[in-house]
Amino acid sequence: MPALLLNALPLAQLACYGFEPVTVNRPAELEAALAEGETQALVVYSEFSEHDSWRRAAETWSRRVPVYFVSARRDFDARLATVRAGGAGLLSWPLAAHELVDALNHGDNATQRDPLRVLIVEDMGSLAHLYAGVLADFGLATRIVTQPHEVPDAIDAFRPDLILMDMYMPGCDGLELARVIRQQRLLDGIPILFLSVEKQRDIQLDTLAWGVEGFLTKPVQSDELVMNVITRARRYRKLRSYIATDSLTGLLNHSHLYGQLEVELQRALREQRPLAVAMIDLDGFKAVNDTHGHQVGDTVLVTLARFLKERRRSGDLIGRYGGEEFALVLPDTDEHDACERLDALRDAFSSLEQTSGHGNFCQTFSAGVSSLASAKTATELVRQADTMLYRAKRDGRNRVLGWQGSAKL
Ligand SMILES: Nc1nc2c(ncn2[C@@H]2O[C@H](COP(=O)(O)OP(=O)(O)OP(=O)(O)O)[C@@H](O)[C@H]2O)c(=O)[nH]1
Repeated sequence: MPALLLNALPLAQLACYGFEPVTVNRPAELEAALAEGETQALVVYSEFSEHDSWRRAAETWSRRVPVYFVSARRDFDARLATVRAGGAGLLSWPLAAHELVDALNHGDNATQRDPLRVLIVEDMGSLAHLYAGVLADFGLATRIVTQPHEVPDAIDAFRPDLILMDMYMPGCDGLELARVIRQQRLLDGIPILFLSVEKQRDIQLDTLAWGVEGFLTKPVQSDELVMNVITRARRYRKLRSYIATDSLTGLLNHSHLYGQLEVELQRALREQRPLAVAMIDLDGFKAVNDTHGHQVGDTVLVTLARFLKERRRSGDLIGRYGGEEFALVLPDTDEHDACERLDALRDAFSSLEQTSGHGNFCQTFSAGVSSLASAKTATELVRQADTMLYRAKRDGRNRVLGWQGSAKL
């Protein structure tokens, strides 16, 4: 993970979130430090005084790298100074590491690692490819759909940040299709931009009233297309991540994990592929909080989240299901393989040393696993995995039990 450059902030905890913090003590050292490698962000403590050399240095560097200011000041002038210096954000002092991690995970850095995705719905293939080419030049990922009825599956598979849609298509017009998309609760907020030759004001207003984000009148200029798409897609991704993820761990929160499980389940049933669900719960976690303090407890939660993320296979979903309970959705995996994977994770995690001022310690977890072989609904999958988790706890903790084949492990 690329480095963060900090001016003497006590941020050793950042390392456990997967960042490589580098401390720079004087603005004059910045140039050399930035030249050393790919820097993800600059984190600068400032009081925003006239003579603050860090503030002036940040103004220079904000064109090259996102700059996050940290300050005890929260007044309007400090916020304005942040904007004028080109800052990506203003964080409060004392700085909580997870707040910074949140900002970094939701900021423009995130879109560099994971390009914005645009679903193009246009019955004229040549036009669709033209739009896709323009957007690809600006680093966006696109998928083209020419038939309206293919849109729901394409959304499930591609998870777009914006839908660019022709207003008039044979068989189903854009407004009808937009309303079909909006029927799904999780897609209620996705920006839909219409492409149309329609110039009639009353038709455009009617369309906007149905929650369509906006209109681009054909023929669309490239810069107009790119600007409209990028700003909206970026904003939606940011808002969605605030809503869909848990702020401490950055994992999917309960309701979004459950929503995604429903999507994966339907896909697995349709394609007759296996799917497994695992529920994980830290063992004796109350004692960790009681002995080492809540902050160490939080760090253990973040460490487990990071540990799971690092070992995630493509398509896996990871969520924080409750306080110290996590859930994994493993597509294309049957119960036996899921148990083996979970057991390997359990074993590796249990040997990690957790640091604490009251003496380092090792932390274990227990897990329960279920699969489509024994359950056909999301509720049933979760219930069976939870039952096995409960049994794993009862049998002594630090173990993985599957609904069908727990005896094998
Ligand atoms: N630090 C921290 N603790 C949390 C958080 N959410 C829940 N907890 C704690 O997790 C602990 C869970 O305790 P219990 O349900 O008794 O379970 P346990 O001690 O892990 O015991 P077993 O699950 O039976 O192994 C409680 O003390 C909660 O306060 C959190 O976000 N941070």
